[in-house]
Amino acid sequence: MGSEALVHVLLVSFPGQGHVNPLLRLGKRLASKGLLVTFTTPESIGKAMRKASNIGEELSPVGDGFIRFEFFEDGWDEDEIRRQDLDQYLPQLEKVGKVLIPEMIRRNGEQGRPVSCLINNPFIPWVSDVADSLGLPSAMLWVQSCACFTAYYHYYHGLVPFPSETAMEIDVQLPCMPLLKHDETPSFLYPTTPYPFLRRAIMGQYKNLDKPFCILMDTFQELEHENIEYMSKISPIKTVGPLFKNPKAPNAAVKGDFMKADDCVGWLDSKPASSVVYVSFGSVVYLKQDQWDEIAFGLLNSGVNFLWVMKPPHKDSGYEVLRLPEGFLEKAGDKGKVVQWSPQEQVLAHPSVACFVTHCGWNSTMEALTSGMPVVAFPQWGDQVTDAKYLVDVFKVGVRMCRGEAENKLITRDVVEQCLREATCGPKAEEMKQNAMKWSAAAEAAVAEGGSSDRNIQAFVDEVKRRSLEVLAASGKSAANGVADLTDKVAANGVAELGEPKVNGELKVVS
Ligand SMILES: O=c1ccn([C@@H]2O[C@H](COP(=O)(O)OP(=O)(O)O)[C@@H](O)[C@H]2O)c(=O)[nH]1
Ligand SMILES: O=C(O)c1ccc(O[C@@H]2O[C@H](CO)[C@@H](O)[C@H](O)[C@H]2O)cc1
Repeated sequence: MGSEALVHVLLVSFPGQGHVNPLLRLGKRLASKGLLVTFTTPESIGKAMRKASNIGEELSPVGDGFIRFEFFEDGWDEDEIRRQDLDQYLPQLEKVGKVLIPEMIRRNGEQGRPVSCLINNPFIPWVSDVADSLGLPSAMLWVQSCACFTAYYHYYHGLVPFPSETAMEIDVQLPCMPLLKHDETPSFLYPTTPYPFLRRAIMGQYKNLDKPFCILMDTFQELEHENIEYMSKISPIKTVGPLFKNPKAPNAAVKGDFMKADDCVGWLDSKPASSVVYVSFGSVVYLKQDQWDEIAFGLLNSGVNFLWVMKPPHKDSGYEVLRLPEGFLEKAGDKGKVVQWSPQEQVLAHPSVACFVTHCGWNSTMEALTSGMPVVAFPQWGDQVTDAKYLVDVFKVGVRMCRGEAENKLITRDVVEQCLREATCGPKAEEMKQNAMKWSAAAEAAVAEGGSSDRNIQAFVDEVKRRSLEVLAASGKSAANGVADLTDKVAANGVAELGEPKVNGELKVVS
């Protein structure tokens, strides 16, 4: 086991599942390279995470480093419905976060864990301001594709025309990208988007884009090559994906699920190879009842086995609680399983699964590509419509079932059935599977030792370590002072055994 400096980074996450997952995965990757990582997000989500997985108070060893959790109160009562309204919740998070995150950093310093760098994900750009005010470096993890990053960047700076009130249906040409039809550009940018608060949340990140010294991205060089090359000249981008593949230190026990996953792996085990269609629309998309019914009948009529995620909406979200058609489960019998939340990583890696009907959130997109899983694209809004375009026309691993919520079109059971057939049998299905397997191999290579993402992570870790010495020097402490306390505490509670600190402040980790 080598010796590493236990440099401490604080990861601050927006409390959404699609944001927590990639940031936590980044945390595990950084820890595996020998950093001490603290992950924080509001306590309302901390509570859900603790209930769903084994997250405790202690340090968890990950590769050569450690990860730990600390949550902060967002200042609202447990059942405050304003959390469902980002226009109200984001300013509240900023108000309390600007006080509580510096306090957390101070406390950690007093406890022998001086923080050397802050990393946030989108929607909470004020984290860079906190870092600035404390003289700490900050980085941002972009949790969508480089293509979407490019689109938002060009929109923010007014560099190319986007659909507007006077020209709603124009195509958009962005550098190093295929021509996007109006409804293939991230839909928060449409003048008619019902989610202007999400546009504001994303644009807020662009307003602060010059503050982080590095923009980490959950994508990989080989996947969006030209685009990444182009944007790297404009922004300090480092691709580090796919983050959910961590070859060196998976530590599956450290998970960020907000809901305990239902057991469905035994059921998948009982099914023949490549016979199951997995259907999930992520954590925030909710379809309407009539669309749900059409999908249900399409699944039944196609005769495929299926695993379908039907997550209950938050009680204050305003979404209707969906029902399955009368007699649906009886008709499906053992061919179908409906769950509230799935262990998606395991499902996508399962040999019984043939394809993934997905809303094309970026995490689901990366997880599918990396698992060699063909998709049926059912995007609704935001980056999903752009991801669907890429999955189908660029990566060539998908058939399109829908163009997005803005089209306001009911996708009938016949279309559902036809798409499922196309994606599961015949030459198109074979071709998509082959392409998906190629992306999977490229993804594996990117995160393997010496691969493009691995090199970028290593370079980032080296830079954080270098900057940490500057930070400590500026605060008049030596690195050894900073970590000595931690050594005692960890050894005392027996979570991990650490050796004596060396004079240069490095710790030998014995695991
Ligand atoms: O039943 C489910 C559905 C989703 N996910 C995970 O939730 C995340 C969803 O992120 P994504 O970007 O795909 O969509 P969002 O939920 O943000 O719209 C992904 O990591 C999925 O693996 C899961 O574990 N189980
Ligand atoms: O909790 C919310 O209000 C919330 C969570 C997640 C949202 O966007 C999702 O984020 C993913 C990563 O940016 C993205 O790929 C996915 O398509 C989105 O659904 C929005 C709001």
